[in-house]
Amino acid sequence: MTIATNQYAALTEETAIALAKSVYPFPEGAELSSREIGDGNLNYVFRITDSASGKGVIIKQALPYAKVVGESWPLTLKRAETEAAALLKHGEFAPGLVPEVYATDTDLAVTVMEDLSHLKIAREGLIAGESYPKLSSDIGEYLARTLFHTSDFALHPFEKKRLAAEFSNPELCKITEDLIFTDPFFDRETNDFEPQLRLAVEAIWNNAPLQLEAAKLKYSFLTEAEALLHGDLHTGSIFASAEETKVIDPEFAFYGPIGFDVGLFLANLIAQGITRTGEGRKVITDHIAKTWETFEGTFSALWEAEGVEAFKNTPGYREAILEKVFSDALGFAGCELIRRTIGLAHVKDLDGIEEEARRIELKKQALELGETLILNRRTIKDIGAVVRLAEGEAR
Ligand SMILES: Nc1ncnc2c1ncn2[C@@H]1O[C@H](COP(=O)(O)OP(=O)(O)O)[C@@H](O)[C@H]1O
Ligand SMILES: CSC[C@H]1O[C@H](OP(=O)(O)O)[C@H](O)[C@@H]1O
Repeated sequence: MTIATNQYAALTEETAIALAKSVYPFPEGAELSSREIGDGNLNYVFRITDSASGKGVIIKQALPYAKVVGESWPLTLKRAETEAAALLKHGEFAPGLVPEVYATDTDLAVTVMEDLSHLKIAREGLIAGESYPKLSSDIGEYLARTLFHTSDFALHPFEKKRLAAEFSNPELCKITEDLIFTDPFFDRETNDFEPQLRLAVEAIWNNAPLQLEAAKLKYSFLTEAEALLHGDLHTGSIFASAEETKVIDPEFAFYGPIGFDVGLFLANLIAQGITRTGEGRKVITDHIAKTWETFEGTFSALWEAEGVEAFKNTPGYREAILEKVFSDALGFAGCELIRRTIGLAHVKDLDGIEEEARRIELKKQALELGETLILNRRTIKDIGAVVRLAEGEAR
């Protein structure tokens, strides 16, 4: 459904109620309450609830700037349209793993969607020690289904290029190019780290082989239009419970290298694993292994059953593609670990550790792991070797 408006105005808790009523079949006379609950870096999120049933909808609205910085950082409103279109496109291939979209409006830059408040943001739940047994198999499925079905392995080349044009997302990509692939590798104002990390950070800025590999990874992100990515698949973009997993917030969606989505999710698991010991860490390393194994298995099955590429039965071709995705994913994971430790946008997993000496020590481990993944991504042969790194064998 499309809402008929023609002018942008920032919603308030009151106007969000009026909008919700106009697009969602609340019962006659329902008493609706409204609250802005957004805790992300960029947008407003309103939860509109029918107090009688406790049921409601979510209205996400883009602001003409990045919320975390303010009006001095203007940002396209088109990101709301991109997010809604990506939720719908990915929902075609991974039904049940993304929220339902009820309505959109390009002028207002809003998406009205399913309220997932019965679930918890996976990052918060994992920090609290909750276990999500389905998390990695669901995300492995989500990755394989969305990435395979939007790639040249599944689509006619005209349709693939039409989608790549539709999902051109230069402003949001520029944020990633700067914040993940550039700024953390140089002495830039956006970087943010404790003084105790300065030596380790300067070692990154002066590490010529690492800089070269980061440059190659950035180039891959800039140029390789392999599939429609989520574009920001961290554990804060995933709602979870013991039974369900839903991926939200694909406003960074664009045609990019398949390994980017895989790598970001793995990096955020690794960041959580670093904070744990013993059995707790093993739960996370099991998720790391299961994510890749499910991705690889599902992608391969889809290739066999639904692949359209003329070379699909050429011996070794599928394996070569998956090897590329794997090494790309490790490199991107390394960049994500480094930027989440010293860049502009951190993760609560590490920043939330109150004891200073421990926090600094774990952040140094995150930086070391990031460097190892970037530098050794082509010689790390399988996910078992990644698990051993995340288990701390080499630390
Ligand atoms: N569909 C939803 N159901 C319930 N809460 C949601 C939903 N979408 C977002 N939220 C809440 O809003 C927060 C910010 O949403 P997110 O899409 O990550 O915004 P941003 O783009 O600003 O990062 C989430 O962490 C979650 O608490
Ligand atoms: C100024 S944007 C920083 C950072 O925020 C985005 O994440 P989210 O919208 O989920 O909070 C994205 O990771 C950007 O790199």
